[in-house]
Amino acid sequence: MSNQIPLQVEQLSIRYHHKPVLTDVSFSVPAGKTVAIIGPNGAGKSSLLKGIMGLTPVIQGNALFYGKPLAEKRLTTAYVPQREEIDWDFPIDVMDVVLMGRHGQLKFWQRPSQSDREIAEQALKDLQMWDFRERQISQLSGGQQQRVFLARALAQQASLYLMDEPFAGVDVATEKAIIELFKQLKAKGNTVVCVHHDLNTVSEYYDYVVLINSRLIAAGPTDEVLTQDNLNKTYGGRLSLLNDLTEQMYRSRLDNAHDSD
Ligand SMILES: Nc1ncnc2c1ncn2[C@@H]1O[C@H](COP(=O)(O)OP(=O)(O)OP(=O)(O)O)[C@@H](O)[C@H]1O
Repeated sequence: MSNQIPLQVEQLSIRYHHKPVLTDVSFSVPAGKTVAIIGPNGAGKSSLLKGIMGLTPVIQGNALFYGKPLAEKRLTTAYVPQREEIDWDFPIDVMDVVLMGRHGQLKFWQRPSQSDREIAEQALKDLQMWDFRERQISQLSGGQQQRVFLARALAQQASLYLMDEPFAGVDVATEKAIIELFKQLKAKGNTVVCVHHDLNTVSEYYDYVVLINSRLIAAGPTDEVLTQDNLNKTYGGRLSLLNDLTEQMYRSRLDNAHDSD
């Protein structure tokens, strides 16, 4: 029987120039869920995703994708980097960016087929970016750029999606589009793992959380793991801000509960 765990991280450690950034991090995430990786600035969240994707060297440990190394699961694993890491001046239009999501499925001599184009078209429509398909990516707003890269990941038709801060700096419409995308992916049994910054929205958007601060603090279902004690351990000295945030968070959770009564 094939392994049903989409992502299993085992004793992963990363160092930059001899400085430890992540030490001995192990956790696994369940299938068909949204998962937030949270922690303070510099905690190693982006490095964790990059280490998992083989984009930065790891000094120890590894990641398994449905029980297999990345090399065997690259086609079904989509990665959306932080927006700042992309060269937005690169001369390419929106449709061609999204078609890049299909390239993993093609042999090097093949051009995208009609079916690849239809998949890209649907991904652009799902993210309300179809009307922009001929626009150069340099001529898009930040939220539109984010949607294009999400459409590219969607066109890949992966089963595991790793996204580095997809909500960073986006407008309300894009935030809603991303939430819809999460629902759509989950409905198909796919798993979404995101670095996330806004503590206020964690419990609303994610089923599962991984708390990181150079080491793993906790991982598990949001209701069980997102406790004041774990947040204190994760964010250390930034408690006054944190208390405000957690208070807001619990208030919003209560409001949501009342709304659904
Ligand atoms: N390529 C690199 N070379 C050297 N140091 C790096 C590199 N990338 C990240 N770092 C350092 O590693 C640490 C962790 O960075 P990382 O970006 O993984 O943290 P993060 O939790 O994603 O932070 P943020 O919330 O600010 O995005 C930081 O101290 C950062 O300065």
